Order: sequence, then C-alpha cells, then structure tokens
Amino acid sequence: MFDSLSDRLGGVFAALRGRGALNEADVRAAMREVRIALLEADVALPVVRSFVDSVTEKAVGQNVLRSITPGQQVVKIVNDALVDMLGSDTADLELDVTPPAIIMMVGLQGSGKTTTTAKIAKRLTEKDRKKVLMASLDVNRPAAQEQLAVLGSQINVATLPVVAGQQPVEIARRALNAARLQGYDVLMLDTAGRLHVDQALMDEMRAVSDVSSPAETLLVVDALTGQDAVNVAKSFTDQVSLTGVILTRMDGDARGGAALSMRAVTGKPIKFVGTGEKLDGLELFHPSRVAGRILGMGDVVSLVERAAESIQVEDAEAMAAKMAKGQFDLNDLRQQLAQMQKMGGLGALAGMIPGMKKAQAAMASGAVSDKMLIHMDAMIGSMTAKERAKPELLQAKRKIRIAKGSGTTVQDVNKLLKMHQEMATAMKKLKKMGGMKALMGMMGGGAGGGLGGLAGMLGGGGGMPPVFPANSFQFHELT
Ligand SMILES: Nc1nc2c(ncn2[C@@H]2O[C@H](COP(=O)(O)OP(=O)(O)OP(=O)(O)O)[C@@H](O)[C@H]2O)c(=O)[nH]1
Repeated sequence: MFDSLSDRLGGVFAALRGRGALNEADVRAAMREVRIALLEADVALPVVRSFVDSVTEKAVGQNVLRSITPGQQVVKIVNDALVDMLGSDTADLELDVTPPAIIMMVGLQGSGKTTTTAKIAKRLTEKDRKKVLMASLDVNRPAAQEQLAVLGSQINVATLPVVAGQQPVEIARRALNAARLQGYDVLMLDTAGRLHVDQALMDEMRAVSDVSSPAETLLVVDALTGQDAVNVAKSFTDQVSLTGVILTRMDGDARGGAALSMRAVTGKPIKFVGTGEKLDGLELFHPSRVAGRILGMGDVVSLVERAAESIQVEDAEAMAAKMAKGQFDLNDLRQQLAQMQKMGGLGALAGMIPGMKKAQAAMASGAVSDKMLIHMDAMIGSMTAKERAKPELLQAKRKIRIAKGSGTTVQDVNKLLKMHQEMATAMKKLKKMGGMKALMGMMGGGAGGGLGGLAGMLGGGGGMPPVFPANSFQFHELT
C-alpha cells in the first residue's frame, strides 16, 4: 500500500538530503512537492492544506541538529505530522464492559462488512479467547444471513439461527437474549448495507443501536474508493456515534489517501485494516508504521520489533559467523527458515526492508510463497545428517507429502533459494548505505541490539547452502 505516495516523497527528500542548512526556501520547495504528492494520493484538500501549513510552520526556522542532515530533519517533522494525522497510536477494540460486549458493524453494501465481522470474530476467538456470537441483521439481501453462517462455520464461531420474517430490531433483541443466556463474551451485529447513505438505513441503525447499546460501533469502508470512503465516513459520523473505522481492501490501495484523510475528517480512529479476502487478512492499524511506510523508509520500526521478539541475538550472531566462514549448512538454513516464519514470513520481511519491493511483488505474483518455506522445511526434515551436509547424495526417491493443489516442485524450492541469495545481496547494499542504524536514526527510533545480528544473519552471503539436485524429491498430494 501507499507505493506511489512513498515514491514521490522519497524523491522530495532525496533532493533535500545533503544540503548544508535548512532555510525557508528549501522547506517551501519541499512542501510544494509534499502537497502535490498528497493530492495525488487522493487526500482531501482541506486535510492537505492544514497538514502542509503545520509542517511548514514547524520546519522553517527550526535549528538543524548537528548530527543529521536538513533532509533528515524534515523527514522527521513530516513523519511526526503524518503520525499525528493518522492518529497517534494503535486503537484496539474496547470491550471492557459487562458481557456480552456488543460490536455493531455498519457500512455500505459491498464494503466488506460481513467478511470483516467474521475476521474480527476470528481474532477475538483465537487471540483473546473470547466466546463470540455473530448475528446478521441484513433482511434486505436474501443470502446475507446465510453468508454469515457459512463464514461462522469456517472459523468455528456461532451464528444466531435465522428466523424467517424477523425485522432487524427484533433480531437484535433475540441475539442479545441468546448472548446473555448462553454466556457469550461478545455479540457482533452485522447490520444491512445499502447502496447509498439514506435515511431509512440511518433510522434502522439508530434503532438497533438503541436496543443494544453497543460498546463499539465500527464503520467499514472500502479504501479503494478513496475520497468517497471519506465522504461516506463523514455522513455516518453525522448520524451515529461511531467508535472506530475499518478500512478494507488496503491490500489493493495504491494511493493511501483514504487512510490519511479518514482520521482528520471523522475524528475517529482507524482501528483495523483489511488486507485480503481471507479471514486472517485483518491487522491492527499502526499509525507510526504506516507513516514510516509512506515516507518510503521501509517499515524498519516494525522489523526491529518483530526481530527482537523472535530472534535471539546470540543465535543470529553465531549464524552470521558460520555464514562468513562458509560453514552454513542445511540445518542452519532450516533454523533460519523457522525464524523467518516467526517474523511473518518472506512477504512480510521483504515489505519491511527498503528496496525489497520487487521481491515482494514476486511473492505476490505467486512465483515464490511462504508455502515453500514449509515444504522446504519438510524436505530438509526428511534428509539424513549426511545428506544435509552433502545434498548431492540424495536419491530421486524421497517422498514428501504436501497439501492438495499446492503444486510445489524442486524447481520452486531452488527459486526460493535464489531469492534468499537476492535478499542477502539487498541486505549487503543496505549495510553499505550506512545500515539499518542510519535508517533508524532518521526514523527517530533507537537501533535495537538485534539489528546487527539480523543484518548479519540475512546478509552473510558467503556460505549459501547448495541448491537441491533437480528431481531429488517426489511430491505427493494429500487427498
Ligand atoms: N482484497 C480484499 N477483499 C476484501 C476485503 N474485505 C472484504 N473483501 C471482499 O469484498 C467482497 C464484499 O465483502 P462482503 O463482506 O460480502 O461485503 P458486505 O459489506 O458485507 O456486503 P453487503 O452484505 O452486501 O452489505 C467479498 O468478496 C470479500 O471477500 C479486504 O480487506 N481485501
């Protein structure tokens, strides 16, 4: 997401970098570009104006710190202003009420409301161990209630049985009773969507809200609709008291303007973003990380956090030392794969490292996938110690069982190894540019101790494992 905006701003700040001093003319020139970039990204005009004004005011005349360049100083000011504009912190659900806590989902037809209801239910069930009941109040679209029931069965979350002919407010009452009697922690009400914001929709929403007193009223909007999403949000805020916004289809949003305007226009936090059609495609909205990504600095902050969570610095350093000596073998590779999985898989890693967008695109196109990490792990797991040290000993008879339809081949796995090599090269380049520490300095965060280790681990390069001989494995699909 946000690619074009980050590219543009990247150019602006590249021009500013290396200048001796920050003066008014510099700031104004940079802000002209920022303004165009934001407008092109479909950010609402009043939002752009106030953003540019406040950044200009802060930047002009500010003392440039000795240790950084003027460009870096401006990056920091713009970054802080972006974080401000996006809302300064993550906003999780607030369900701290006497159970059942009610979550009312509202939005236009096709915004992704029903899918998002199921995504949140899944998250609450799996992550927070809540007992969740979902109820569809959509009596306009014939298949809506069944759609929710189908999603519920996919994620093992209960749905309120459908009673033909009941109206939304009656269904809400029945759902509330059922949730109370059966001891549910959370009740999710999926209200009916409409093609446009109209009075009947708003009246219905208010009536449901009155009988259920929701702890959260979440507006679901489609990020791909840009300014329209913001206008829709504005009309909803005027009518019901929203507690948060969810932007869906952020996986397809190249411009990012909706996210930037949303908070400023509605005054409501963006709580989640939808990042795919699958039911685990939901993420908490992280303003500071998104700001970092918009500025094209790569999401270094979250890379550090995740790395710190999942990597033991000593392990990484030991591994880096082995790589440097050329002793890195398939056992080490396997360990490394496990760590990469923990950090969110290849795609997540590639997206966070500056300059790795191409690799991420390769993954998105299906050329390389996280499934391969799992298959590769299975392949290495099936090998003897001798074979791991010398893969050319492998016979073509080794059988690996894989999920039906996954279609992995040895060639795919070799492709993955090649990609791993490319990743190592990218990390080396990064090191030459001053490394992650330099980037971190610019982002205003502290460099974590794990960073050097991580860079070493990914960027050792010297001792890449040998590729597997073609046809050394036979893949058997499970039926
Ligand atoms: N790529 C992508 N697709 C999404 C996302 N969220 C929802 N969708 C898809 O959008 C389509 C519409 O989603 P629904 O959940 O049926 O929309 P709705 O708002 O409930 O629609 P109504 O019930 O008609 O009001 C479905 O095909 C979803 O799979 C997302 O975050 N990313």
